[in-house]
Amino acid sequence: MASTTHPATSPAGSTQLSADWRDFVALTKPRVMTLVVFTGLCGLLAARVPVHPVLGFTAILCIALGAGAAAALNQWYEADIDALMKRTARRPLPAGRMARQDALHFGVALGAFSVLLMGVALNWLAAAILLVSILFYVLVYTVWLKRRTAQNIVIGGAAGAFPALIGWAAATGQVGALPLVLFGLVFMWTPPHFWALALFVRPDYAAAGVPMLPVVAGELETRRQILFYSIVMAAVVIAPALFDLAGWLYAAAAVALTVPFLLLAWRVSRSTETDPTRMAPERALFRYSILYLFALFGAVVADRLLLA
Ligand code: HEM
Ligand SMILES: CC(C)=CCC/C(C)=C/CC/C(C)=C/COP(=O)(O)OP(=O)(O)O
Repeated sequence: MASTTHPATSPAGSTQLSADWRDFVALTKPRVMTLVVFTGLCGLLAARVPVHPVLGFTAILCIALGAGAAAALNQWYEADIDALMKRTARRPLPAGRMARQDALHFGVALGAFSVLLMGVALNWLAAAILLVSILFYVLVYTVWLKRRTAQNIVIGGAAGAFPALIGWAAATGQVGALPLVLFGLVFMWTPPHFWALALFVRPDYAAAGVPMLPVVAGELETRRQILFYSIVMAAVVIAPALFDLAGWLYAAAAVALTVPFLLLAWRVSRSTETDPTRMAPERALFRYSILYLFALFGAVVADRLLLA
């Protein structure tokens, strides 16, 4: 989150470019990226091949830097709409603490460094998937789809599904069936995760003119779609257990974690609340979606390592 300790405007009211290191950290969206990095780490560990700790650390560092670079380039491109939304207005660019060019240079340099380091230290397959995920988030999601279609996050969400695949590829030099299922899982998880939030921050997106589903298709349709994607996600989640890609530990955790997810999605789908300040089930589903993915990926690794 953007720091608030150094004001964006002078006492006279003129804008100052007073970015410090905290603003560059904020530009990488560190809180969101913790889960991105965790899924990457789980992909690496689930591969169950020996990786030297220094190389393993380097791979995860590259995923973190690549994701951070993508986040910086996302903010470079959309400083205009970030300025119009309460949730994002205090970020370094819309708050006027950083020049747009600095964010662009930072993002490009960090992205290039992460991809090259991944290629040199690990392998070029992992580096190529990292590059694709950065380009997907920046070009496909941010530049192309976000302002054009309510399906923006369904397609663009693929960017956030790549890290498990990158972690696996970094360890093995290949992709495999399990990481492909994990990709599908995060891909299907993204719409309920994001639309739950979009329901209660809808006024923000409406004010900025971003065609998110609740703004364009309405709340009822968004609630229906949340339930639909949650059910498809549940089918993908159970697949590793059905197709012998995971053992009983994963199966038990998947059921125990997914039932509450579906119940929350069901509650959201039944709600008729239109006041964003009173959307408790939507907030609960959003919060739970994050906990859910952490726990589920933890279960994948525990299952693979403990039952090996
Ligand atoms: C296109 C796909 C996605 C969209 C549009 C999206 C959008 C958002 C938004 C708007 C927030 C609010 C937090 C903020 O203002 O910083 C958020 C929070 C969060 N997202 Fe997502 N998200 C997506 C995919 C993902 C993925 C793939 C992950 C990780 C695997 C993820 C992890 C998180 C986490 C951990 C938070 C909570 C951050 C906090 O505590 O402040 N998101 N997401
Ligand atoms: C390795 C790699 C490149 C990973 C990328 C991970 C990725 C795509 C995460 C998506 C999560 C995210 C911050 C979406 C925000 O959407 P937004 O930008 O519309 O949110 P905002 O309104 O907060 O800016």
